[in-house]
Amino acid sequence: MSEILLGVNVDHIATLRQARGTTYPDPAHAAAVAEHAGADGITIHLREDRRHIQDRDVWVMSETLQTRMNLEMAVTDEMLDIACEVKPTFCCLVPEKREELTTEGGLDVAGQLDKITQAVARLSAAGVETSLFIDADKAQIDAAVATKAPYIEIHTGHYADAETEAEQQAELVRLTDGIRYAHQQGLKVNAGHGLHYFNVKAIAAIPEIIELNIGHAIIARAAIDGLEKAVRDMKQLMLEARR
Ligand SMILES: CC(=O)[C@@H](O)[C@H](O)COP(=O)(O)O
Ligand SMILES: NCC(=O)COP(=O)(O)O
Repeated sequence: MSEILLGVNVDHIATLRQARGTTYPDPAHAAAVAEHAGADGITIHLREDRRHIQDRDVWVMSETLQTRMNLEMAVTDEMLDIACEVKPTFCCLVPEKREELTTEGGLDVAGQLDKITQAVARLSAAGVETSLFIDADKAQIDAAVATKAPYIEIHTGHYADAETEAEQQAELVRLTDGIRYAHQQGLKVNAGHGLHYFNVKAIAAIPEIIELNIGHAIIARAAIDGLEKAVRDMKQLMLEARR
């Protein structure tokens, strides 16, 4: 079975920094440690409200990353301008609401097809590969195909937030079916949101998934075990799931 890749999201290193307005901890430093520990890529979410990752972090990491940057952002002119200037390897278009604690669902591609298609074309012209952060929903997957985005990232938040074993199992079936369908349509499929050390293996075992983007759980574990071990342990679980 194919290898699965780990994208480490360092947003919440920046959350710790912003809590006191200090210059530390630096997400760029954390990214270097994560890469040294085996991360295949680094994900950062430049939110419109700059609650954690700052523009400076994006520019610094565009120079310092040894793997590759996956820049998450809302579909706005401001963010598209930044992405076309920074030219990350990947750009993942995500929904954003100012009042949300974290991303609450997938991007509604079907409901704004022209806008997303134009964004994908603009990013592609700048040499950036676009991923669309969507729910495992056939209509959204079909819409993603229509935009000509090469990648999607399937939102695993409902699976992660499931309150019962039965609900989580039903979500896993929905994700598995959606990911298989998307792969059959020619999309390259990543996944992420809310994954942690006790729920990741079932998702990592889905053979069509190329990469998992994981942040909060790794950074939380790093507070106890250190970032290098937190990254290594997560990668190990993912590789075990593929054996
Ligand atoms: C899109 C997604 O699921 C996350 O990568 C996103 O970064 C969550 O937002 P916060 O990092 O602000 O929690
Ligand atoms: N796109 C998902 C991501 O980058 C990390 O999400 P989380 O693990 O912080 O929930």
